[in-house]
Amino acid sequence: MSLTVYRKAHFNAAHRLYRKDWNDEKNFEVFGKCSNPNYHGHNYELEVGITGKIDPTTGFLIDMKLLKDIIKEEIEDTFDHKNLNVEVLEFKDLIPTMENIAVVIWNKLRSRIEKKFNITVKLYETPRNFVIYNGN
Ligand SMILES: Nc1nc2c(c(=O)[nH]1)N=C([C@H](O)[C@H](O)COP(=O)(O)OP(=O)(O)OP(=O)(O)O)CN2
Ligand SMILES: [Zn+2]
Repeated sequence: MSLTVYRKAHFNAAHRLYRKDWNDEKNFEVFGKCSNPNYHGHNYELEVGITGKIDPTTGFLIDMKLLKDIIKEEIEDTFDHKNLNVEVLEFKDLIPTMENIAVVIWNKLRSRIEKKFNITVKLYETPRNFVIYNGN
């Protein structure tokens, strides 16, 4: 019997969608207002799903306190109130779209969560724009 537990988190971050090898006009053409050279921010809402089996000894699939701590250490402490382009190493040469952010988040969580669990990352960049990534 397989189940999925979820933990919600959020972070505020600034970013700019642009390519360094394009000028401002070309970046505006492709990325629109999100290419603003002075950056802009979003209130990101994150949902992390962990899929696995219930441990009969504890009744836990995973200890939610452990999951909370991993999300705080790996995601919130790294992204919250940061400029993603400037302050987060992973986006030095990677455009911080919600798709790329979701993949970076998934990889960070994967490095901390036991391999017997599957991980799903659902990331809202705005109340109406979101992405789901499960490593496939
Ligand atoms: N495929 C992607 N497209 C876009 C991304 C992205 O990450 N992946 N990002 C952006 C912007 O950064 C932002 O998410 C969109 O901002 P905005 O247009 O303001 O979005 P809203 O949902 O608030 O727009 P409404 O007009 O209020 O619905 C753009 N594209
Ligand atoms: Zn944006």
